[in-house]
Formats: sequence, structure tokens, C-alpha cells
Amino acid sequence: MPLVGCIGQRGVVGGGVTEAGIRLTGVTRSYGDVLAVEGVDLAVPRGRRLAVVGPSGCGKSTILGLMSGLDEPDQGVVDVLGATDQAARLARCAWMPQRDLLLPWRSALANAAVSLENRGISRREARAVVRPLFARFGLAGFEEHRPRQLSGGMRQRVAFLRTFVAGKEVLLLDEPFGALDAITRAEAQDWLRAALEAEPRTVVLVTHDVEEALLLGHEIVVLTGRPGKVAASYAVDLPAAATRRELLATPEFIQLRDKVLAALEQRPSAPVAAVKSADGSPNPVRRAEG
Ligand SMILES: Nc1ncnc2c1ncn2[C@@H]1O[C@H](COP(=O)(O)OP(=O)(O)OP(=O)(O)O)[C@@H](O)[C@H]1O
Repeated sequence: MPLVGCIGQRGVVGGGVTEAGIRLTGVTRSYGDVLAVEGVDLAVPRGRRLAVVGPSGCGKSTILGLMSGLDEPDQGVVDVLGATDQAARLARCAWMPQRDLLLPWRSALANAAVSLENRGISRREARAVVRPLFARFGLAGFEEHRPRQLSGGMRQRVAFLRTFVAGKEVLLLDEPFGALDAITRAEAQDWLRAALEAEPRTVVLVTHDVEEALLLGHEIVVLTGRPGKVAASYAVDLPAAATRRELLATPEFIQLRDKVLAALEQRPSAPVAAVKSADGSPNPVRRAEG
């Protein structure tokens, strides 16, 4: 599998996937006096990738926690692949946090295999499953290295591999590259995108980085400041480009980035065409206009 192939040219939201993925309807969650998110409506078609951006503290991680089944809303419904009860949501979701949380005493291989072992697969079998994936994840030759012997980008790849082999259909990625320097982060984004193109999952990515949202999401949702509400959403429909640099320089990329930034800063931007969910229904969010 090429790690970075031809980038851009994603199918638009509405590209024929009809199965329900994740749907939040009227979701509100408070922590004591703090109203974290209010009346959130979101839909992620199965097999698609939603990027969630918003100001710090607006409830992005709260939304992931609700999807994952680790938390319950005060109001509203969280449906993950047809399941609304907490345990069933937990069973469907794998979570990748910002920090890699690798076990320092375990090799990269043993760390990546941990999620399989947690599912009751023997250590030997788990490692045999994970080992061939190391090359595909750009980690060949580093199987026996301890986390401290790996670069930040490599550690994140091991963490992602661990998340990926957990066998869950939904991947919840909470600022997975937030701790990486700019160059490593760019490589990690290209790599993750290629990995998800090769083996699609239903993905929700929380990020502060608008470029990352454009590069990795099929759709982007912008939240308001706390309490987080959906302010706008955008389909990501970019032209084909041979390289990341070319893609970032296309008028489509620049325009969309400006629209998302404008929505984040709550300043006017050019009108945006309505986005449709993959099942053909309008995604239940307000659009940035103006
Ligand atoms: N378990 C909790 N107990 C109390 N308050 C919480 C809890 N989880 C979140 N909050 C509060 O809810 C609000 C939303 O938090 P959340 O972490 O979801 O925001 P975020 O958008 O992910 O933030 P950041 O971008 O800074 O990571 C914040 O004010 C936070 O302090």
C-alpha cells in the first residue's frame, strides 16, 4: 500500500453510502454548573470521516466521550451504528487520545498488540496478527524498539495501529497529532489519510488544526464557543493533487480553509452550498453564510 498516493479527489458527502453511522440528536451535556454542549445535532455516515473543530473548551472531547459510550448525555440521543445504549456504544468505538499512552516497558510490537490481547487473543497470536502490519504503518524494523527509542510520529503510528487493530468499526481520534512538531505532524496526517483511504472506518477526528480537518475529513463541523453548538458544516470536496503541497495551494483548499476559519472566528465568509449527508438527507446542522 503506498503511504502517500494521489491526494485530494475525495467523494463528496452524499456519495452513495446509505447506512447509518453515528447520529447525535439534540445532545446536551453539563458537568455541574458547566454547560459543555447544548442541542448538538450531528450525522456521520458509515465509513466516512467527520472532523470537528472549535475553540478550546467548547466540548469537542465531550462529544467524543458521548459517542464512545464513556459518557451519557443529559438530553438527546447518541446513536452509534444503530446502538443507543452505553455498553453497545463502547463495544463499537476505539478511542485514540492525544498522548500515545504507550506502555514504556513493552516493545512497539507488544504495544500495538495490546488491544488484541485485551480481546482475549493470546499474546503470541496477537503479535503474529500485528507484525505484518508494521511495514504498512511505516514501522518495519522497529518492532522490538521501546517507545522511548521511537520518534513522536512513530509512537503515534504505533498508537494508531493499536487503535486500528482493536477491531472496532468507529475510530474516535482526539487531537491525535496535537503533540507533534509541524513536519512530523504533516507526515502523520498524510500517512493517516492514506491508511484510512486503504481501509475505511467511520471516523470522528477532533482537531484544533483547520488544515488537518480539511486533509482528513470528508466533512467538517465547526462548533461555537462553550456551550458547544454546531455553528456550521462543510463538505470537503477537493481536486486531485499529486502532492500535499499542491493540494494546499489549490483555490478549493484555500477557499474552504478560509470559510472554516471564518466560521471559527465568527466573521463573514462567502456563501456556502448546502451539504447533504451520504444518505441524501441534509445534514442537520446550520451553515456558515454571509
Ligand atoms: N469530567 C468533567 N468534569 C467537569 N467538567 C468537565 C468534564 N469534562 C469536561 N468538562 C468541562 O466541559 C467543557 C468542555 O470540555 P471539553 O474537554 O469537552 O472541551 P474541548 O473542546 O475538548 O477542549 P480542548 O479543545 O481545550 O481540549 C470544559 O469547560 C471542561 O472544563
